[in-house]
Amino acid sequence: MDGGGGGQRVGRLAAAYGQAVAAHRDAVRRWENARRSLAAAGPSAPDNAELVARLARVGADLAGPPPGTANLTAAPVPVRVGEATTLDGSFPVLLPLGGGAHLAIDGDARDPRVGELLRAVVVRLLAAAPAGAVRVAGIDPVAFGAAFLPVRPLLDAGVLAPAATTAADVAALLDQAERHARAAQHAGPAGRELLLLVAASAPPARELAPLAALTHAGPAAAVCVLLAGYRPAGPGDAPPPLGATTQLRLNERYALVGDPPGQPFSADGTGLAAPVLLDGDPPAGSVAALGARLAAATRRAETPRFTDLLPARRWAEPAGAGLRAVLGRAGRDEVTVAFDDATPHWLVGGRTGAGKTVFLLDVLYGLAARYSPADLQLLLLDFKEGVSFTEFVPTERDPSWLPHARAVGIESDREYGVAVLRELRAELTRRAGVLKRHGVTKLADLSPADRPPRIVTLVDEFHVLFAGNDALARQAVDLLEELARKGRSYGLHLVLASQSMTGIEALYGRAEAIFGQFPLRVALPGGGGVLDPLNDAAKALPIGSAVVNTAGGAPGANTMVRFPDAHAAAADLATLRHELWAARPAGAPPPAVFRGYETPRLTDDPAWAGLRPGVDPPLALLGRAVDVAGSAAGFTLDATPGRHLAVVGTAATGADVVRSAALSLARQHAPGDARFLLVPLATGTTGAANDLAVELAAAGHPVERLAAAGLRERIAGLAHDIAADAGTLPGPARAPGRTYLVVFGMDAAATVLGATDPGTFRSGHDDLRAVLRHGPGHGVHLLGWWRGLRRLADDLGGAQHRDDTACLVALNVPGAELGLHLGTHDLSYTPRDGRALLVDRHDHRIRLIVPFVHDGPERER
Ligand SMILES: Nc1ncnc2c1ncn2[C@@H]1O[C@H](COP(=O)(O)OP(=O)(O)OP(=O)(O)O)[C@@H](O)[C@H]1O
Repeated sequence: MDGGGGGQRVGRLAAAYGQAVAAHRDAVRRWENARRSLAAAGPSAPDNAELVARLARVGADLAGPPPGTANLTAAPVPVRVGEATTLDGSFPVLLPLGGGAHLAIDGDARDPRVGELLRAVVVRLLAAAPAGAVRVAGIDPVAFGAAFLPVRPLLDAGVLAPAATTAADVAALLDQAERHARAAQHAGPAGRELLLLVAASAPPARELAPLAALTHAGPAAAVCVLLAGYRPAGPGDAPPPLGATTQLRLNERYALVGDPPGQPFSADGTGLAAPVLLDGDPPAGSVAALGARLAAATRRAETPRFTDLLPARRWAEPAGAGLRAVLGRAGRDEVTVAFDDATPHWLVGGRTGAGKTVFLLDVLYGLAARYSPADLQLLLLDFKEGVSFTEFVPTERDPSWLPHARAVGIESDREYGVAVLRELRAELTRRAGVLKRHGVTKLADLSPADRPPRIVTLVDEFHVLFAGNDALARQAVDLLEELARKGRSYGLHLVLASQSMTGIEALYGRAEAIFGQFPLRVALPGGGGVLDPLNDAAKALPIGSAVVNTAGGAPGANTMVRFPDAHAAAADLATLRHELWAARPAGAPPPAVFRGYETPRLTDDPAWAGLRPGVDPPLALLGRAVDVAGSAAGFTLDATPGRHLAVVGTAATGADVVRSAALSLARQHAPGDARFLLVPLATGTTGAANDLAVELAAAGHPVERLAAAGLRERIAGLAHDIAADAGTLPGPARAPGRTYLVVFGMDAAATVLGATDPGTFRSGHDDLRAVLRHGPGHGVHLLGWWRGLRRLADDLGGAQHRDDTACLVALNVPGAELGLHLGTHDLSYTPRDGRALLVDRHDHRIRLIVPFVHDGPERER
């Protein structure tokens, strides 16, 4: 509504601000002129009183310059240090500081006047410059930093570093200052930040020389030194001389001010001929207000944005020696980490809600923007419930995907995790062959044309892999150890993230072997477990920050990083993803996706579409394998004795599995080539059998419905036909084509099958066993669902006949019971909804599958 009025107000404010700046400049000029006149006239000149009055007047104008305007690296600015007292009155004393000009005091901060003056000058310099243009570092070996306690708000604001108090601290700080000076000399004037080095007491003699050297470095070094405790003519060795420095000497009450560099008070080098009463501490309220203003600015300046992580050009960086990613900022500096020889694998810790997903998204998008899919591929594995990686895969709402993503597991099963690790190990073996052929030992040594992409495998909540403490967990540990050890040379990198490291440490005593290969540690809030127990740097971390450590978590190698909130930048992420997707290589497939919560349907599966009549032996499709490709899984029903399907377990999915088998087999026969005998015995399966009958008939196959008694008879008939077909019994040969006996609840026929025929003395079980053994050779297969393993074993006639139904689908059967039935001692199977174990007793393959579910009318209740 009042946008125009607001605009005018801003305009007026800007004009007033401009006037204030100009007035201040003018006041500085007038003060300078008056000071020069005073210097020229000498202390006893007759018009001193007038000059002093002028200085006082102009000095008063200078008391309140518009804050935040001074450029302290371009030229010195006048900074008030106290008041000169003359017989004719007093006037403020301003000394040039910044812009290559410095200050030294002979006393140190044990004299309260020195501490107060230093603090006053620090506050004035900070207030004069724009926020973020000055950084202060304190040195105080004598009083252990006590001189800086009254300006604590500046420390909290992040503009004042904790004081260096030991010789080592001081040496490190001066190293840092030298680097700062060198960098500033190379940087343009616009980008320079002033480093204000404040020594509240003189550093040890060895450290004094580099500090003194900084005073000779000129304005381009962007350093200003305030050095207390400096006695140019004291006893003992003369200290190193200072350059461009105003010197103050203290007596009982006053300070004597030497000539400022380039702007002397005196003609003879004796300095200001009037004693100066130094200024005291700035009011605590002003310090607090300044701290608050600077803190807000620091936060703004140090909060990285998502776009800061991205390179200027997409897919332009070479991946030969490794991959780099910008994580965020430490202070104002960008923090870059790598997947390379030094840090091949990363370990990331952070409690739930600590920003782990955000951090990982930052890293993944940063890498994907920097490297092309020819140089980088991603395997993303998430064990928790949630949507962490869903944005990388196509959905109905957004068909884009991240072209680097090869496989994405969402709410993954442990078996899927192990399948991914196995796939990686196969890749490792393949790459070993490639390197050998080229006569090199590292991926980095291959020429770009021969170099396969680096693969980053990210496992979120990886501790789930080891949760069972079972055979699967042991496989996971073995695979991880091998990949962690050898991956470095082959361009295979791991990022393991977890909310908790407790329980993982043991890892069958192999934790050291595995995690020793993870030099890069990232501790988010609550994730200190990834650091050394003696390293408590991650304590009390705020959200949005992390401790990054490249020395396996050892104390002293920490960098505190702030990273951007990828959730808050969802639009930027989506734009980038679409941009990368649009640039994907022609024909690049979307990632293979495993969604743990999904219930696949037979008729949606690509394998279903590929089924044609005439396939021999036909394949019974039952579900989707829990593997990286998500391929369809089932059994071929060939002529080998025992090629029958036994589905076991009380779960209602049993009916779906039998149905999938029947429908997929039917699709591989021309009409009239196969007949189906449907026997719904379990309660609630009549509807399923009816539906199936309708679908089979619609496909042109003869279908017959039977009850228990009919089943008994038909099994006897089939046994007889098979025998006749084989020539062991008289009678006509069996009709050509296949017969599928489809039984829903085979266990319900136990009583009928158990009865013996008074004429032939054969029981239904005898006939069943004959059919199981000889049926496949004569085109007869049983597709049966038993609700219990014991019933199946009884029907087969004991453990020695287990192979008579070679194709087993275990639903909710306890792992131990199943292990016994199969004679396998280390079977790791935990029955759960929507999963089944596929066991082929002929080729000894055991696979976890997600069974296809019925996509037809509602199941009968
Ligand atoms: N850099 C950041 N700056 C500001 N807020 C952040 C930052 N990183 C994360 N957050 C916020 O913290 C919250 C939790 O983040 P995130 O979903 O990444 O946590 P998580 O550790 O993955 O949690 P969980 O494991 O429970 O899924 C989010 O609301 C997110 O916006």
